[in-house]
Amino acid sequence: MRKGRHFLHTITNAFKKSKMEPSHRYSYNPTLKWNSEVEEYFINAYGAEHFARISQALTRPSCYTCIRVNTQKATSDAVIQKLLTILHETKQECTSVSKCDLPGLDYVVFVNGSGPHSIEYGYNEDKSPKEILVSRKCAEAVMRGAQVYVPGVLACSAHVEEGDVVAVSVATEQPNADGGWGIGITRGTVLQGSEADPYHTQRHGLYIGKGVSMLSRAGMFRASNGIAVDMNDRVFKLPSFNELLEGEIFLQNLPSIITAHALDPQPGERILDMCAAPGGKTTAIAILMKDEGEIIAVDRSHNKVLDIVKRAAEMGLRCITTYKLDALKAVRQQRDPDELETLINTNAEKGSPNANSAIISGEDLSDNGMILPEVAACNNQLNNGKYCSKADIRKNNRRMKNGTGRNHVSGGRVEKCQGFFPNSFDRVLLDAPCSALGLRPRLFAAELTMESLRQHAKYQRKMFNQAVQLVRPGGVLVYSTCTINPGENEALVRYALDTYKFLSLAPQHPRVGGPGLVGRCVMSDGYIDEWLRSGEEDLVQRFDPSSSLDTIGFFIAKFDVGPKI
Ligand SMILES: C[S@@+](CC[C@H](N)C(=O)[O-])C[C@H]1O[C@@H](n2cnc3c(N)ncnc32)[C@H](O)[C@@H]1O
Repeated sequence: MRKGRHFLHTITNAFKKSKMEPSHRYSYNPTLKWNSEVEEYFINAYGAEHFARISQALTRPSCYTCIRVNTQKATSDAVIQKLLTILHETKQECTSVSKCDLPGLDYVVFVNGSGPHSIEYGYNEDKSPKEILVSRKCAEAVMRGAQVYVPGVLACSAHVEEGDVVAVSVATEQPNADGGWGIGITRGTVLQGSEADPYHTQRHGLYIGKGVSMLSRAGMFRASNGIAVDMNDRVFKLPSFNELLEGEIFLQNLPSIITAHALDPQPGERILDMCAAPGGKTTAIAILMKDEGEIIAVDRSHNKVLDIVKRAAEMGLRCITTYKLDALKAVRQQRDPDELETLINTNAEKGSPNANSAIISGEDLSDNGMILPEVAACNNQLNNGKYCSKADIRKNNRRMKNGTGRNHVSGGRVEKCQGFFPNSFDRVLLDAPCSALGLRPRLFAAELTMESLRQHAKYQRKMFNQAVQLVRPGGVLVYSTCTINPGENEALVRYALDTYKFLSLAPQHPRVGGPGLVGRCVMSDGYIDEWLRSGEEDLVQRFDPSSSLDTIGFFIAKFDVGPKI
């Protein structure tokens, strides 16, 4: 059983014991299934033993809850007191609550849980307990502390009544007859008990706890929402604080918090968060900037942009401006100076000179071609005084200091923006969409093929090509992913350094993750993945889910941007 964050040795022992034990306690011991080519690639990258450890770690949640305190609204000490009260009142087990002891990170609080616990489900030679089978997504949420909700229930024993104690297990994909994968169970299937149930043996190692059924079997398949099972004995006991202390705390993985520090944002700067939703890193950056300056947070998904707006409002952060934008089209072409002058003169004649700085920075025009009335933040062109009055500059400086923030949302509608001119930002964060092969827990990975991993890498390079243009010379670009795939991590860094000679890897503070992978990989189809060169490995941070830090798998690279010649 694991407790806290420093228990690698204990985990290894628990793995050895995990089988159906003679006492009929079922231990949690799933095997993560991989596509064979992907598995071969990862074994090549990590070595077989290390990859096996990573693979096992991915099937488990981190054994602690990581909480970022919104220092604009609360202190860590006050939050710790409130958390202890909540834990006491809600009778949640936890082993300790403590502040992170890394320099500058004492606003991060860890609440330690424990697991995996082996549980007595009541199976014996002639008796099976009542059982509920849930979907993989549902089980992954339950392991992070959620209840079992009705839509997640796939199958159930006959005669389950409200109030019955039920064992909860998860259906994972198995090989099917046509060479693909399927769970082989249709919603509403009656589970037959250990002897008669053809799927029973597949569920060894896949029990995630037990609880009290809140509905009868019929009710469970009739209802469309609500709690199906109130979990009271879990394989992983992780404290849950969902929707508590709203605005004061934010549940966030440690590597994500470290990413905001690696960017090293300074009050008063102009920052672009290119793939920002739901706004975890955006709000972390805003707090590091003491809410002074401007963060432009964009995402291509309309609803997700609304999530950023909601989160920023909850946290009382005013320096965040949101837009819906496809990061692949984030760079706007420079305007012809004559065209620009004409536009500026037209605005002055129309009595809307404020629109000028927005025109200049490139974030002015919504889809209907209207010029937004507010002043946009400054960029190089604005600062060089060529196109704007001193009044504009003074006004802009005031705005940068006060961080008025604008969220282009009215009546649930999110404003689009047409991108930004090159060199518009002091710092850019590209927290790229990725294969997410670092997220935990994960119970199935075989849907990811080498082809799909390569598609992710291609997409990320295209985004990087945009990001690199938007940072001003002398600025900083941070690239991060939540995947263990070197093709999306070290190979991206290699591409970046080889393509843009004005980029160099920069040291990161704090340094918590391990080194990156050095070398290359030649695949059997001739595909070559080039990773880091010797000397570069300690300039990136790679978070290994099987390490004693017990984080998600994550990768951070920080680039200094030199003169672009
Ligand atoms: C890894 S998540 C970002 C998480 C976020 N940075 C945080 O810390 O909360 C990747 C995000 O990229 C967005 N995304 C994917 N493709 C995009 C594109 N072409 N342009 C902008 N955003 C995109 C997705 O909608 C998703 O919200």
